[in-house]
Amino acid sequence: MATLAIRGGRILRSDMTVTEADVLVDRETGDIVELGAELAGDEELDAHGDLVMPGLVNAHTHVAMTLLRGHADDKPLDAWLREDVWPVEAALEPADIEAGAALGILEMIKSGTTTFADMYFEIDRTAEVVERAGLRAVLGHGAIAAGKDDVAARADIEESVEMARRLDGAAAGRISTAVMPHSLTTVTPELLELAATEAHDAGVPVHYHANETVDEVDPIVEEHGQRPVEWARDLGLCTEADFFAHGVHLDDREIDLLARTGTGVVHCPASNMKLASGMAPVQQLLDAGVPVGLGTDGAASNNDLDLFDELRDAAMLGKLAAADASAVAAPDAVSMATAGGADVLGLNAGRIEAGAKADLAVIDLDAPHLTPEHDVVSHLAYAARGSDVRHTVCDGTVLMRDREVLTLDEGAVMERAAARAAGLLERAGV
Ligand SMILES: CSC[C@H]1O[C@@H](n2cnc3c(O)ncnc32)[C@H](O)[C@@H]1O
Ligand SMILES: [Zn+2]
Repeated sequence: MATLAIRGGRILRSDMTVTEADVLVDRETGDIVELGAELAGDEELDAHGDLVMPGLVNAHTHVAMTLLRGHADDKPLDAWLREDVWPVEAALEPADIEAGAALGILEMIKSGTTTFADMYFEIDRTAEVVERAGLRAVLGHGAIAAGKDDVAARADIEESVEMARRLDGAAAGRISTAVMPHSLTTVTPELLELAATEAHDAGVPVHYHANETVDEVDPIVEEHGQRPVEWARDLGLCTEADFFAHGVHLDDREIDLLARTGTGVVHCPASNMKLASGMAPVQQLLDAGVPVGLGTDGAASNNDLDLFDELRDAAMLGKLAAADASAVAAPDAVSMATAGGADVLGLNAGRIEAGAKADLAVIDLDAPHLTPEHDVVSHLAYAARGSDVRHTVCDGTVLMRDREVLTLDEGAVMERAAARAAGLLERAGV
């Protein structure tokens, strides 16, 4: 067994207690083997003075949208998509996806994210970058019927199914997949049903956007006489494996249904604030026992992929939404960003314990904004930043050591992404 030992630090356990311990990892299986004192490994990472925490889980993004960062700000969802985003996405080329994904993945490694779930186009190109960069990912081709005839819309869903079947288990198991119809309003009911049947037949989840804005909820209620989550359940989209992004506008019955089915919700607080979509009832979801993870959404509605921002936003916005300062307390926010996200994605990660995946972020606590240290969990939720991450480990492999990313050439990735972004906007004529 080839091993990696992370030595001299304190570890954050899933009950949010912090203890001194080294972490021994099997680099071949990518699993945590043992926690304890004075553990030696073939390779070692120094963590003296640091906190070793589970790698963060970005459970909903569109990673190649980094190319659109700052292109379209200050609009609500529908106008933003139709006027600014979709016209540019129509000009995307596979090389753009590769460049944008590399940029986003670089940003995530640097800020301690070890897993992301991605819905986008040309997913093969994203998968290639994931393979190279060493992260864990749940990937899916985003299928959308809006603007397409029936034949093209069906072909898009079929492409999503084909990709999910083909890529599941790629990158030595670091890639898993989902069938990803875009949303409950941009894909027809027949095709949503097909997506669910085919996904479950293939043994993968369905992932989609739901209950994001009032403008998206109202037409479903008017047309079908049901709330969107009830409608989704009847179409087969609410099994325990399935998960959707946003869940901003949910009523009590929908929350109860999600708790009973075990369907996951990915809370995207920054995107929901920026597009003025609303405040998700996160404390209510947690109280009901709904699995909740955190997501950045794409970089055009955030505008970064630093999950520490989401942690803080989730804790802050959760209090406003509940009109209760005790809502979405620091430990709950940290749990959502780690074990919660991993559970939503069906992964044995997000926890530092023997047998779990060795996906870890080592946080350098020696910084003015993290001093004094009354409560390290409070710091993670309210004060830490992505730039406090010193080492990132995924699947037992060190991806960043002492803030140097080992699997990607940082300068080259940034240069290429900037060039592709400029070319993309030029081709799109904006
Ligand atoms: C079909 S691939 C994914 C598709 O989703 C778009 N998108 C980005 N952010 C959001 C959001 O918050 N709600 C709905 N759709 C979103 C993205 O631009 C792609 O077109
Ligand atoms: Zn999204």
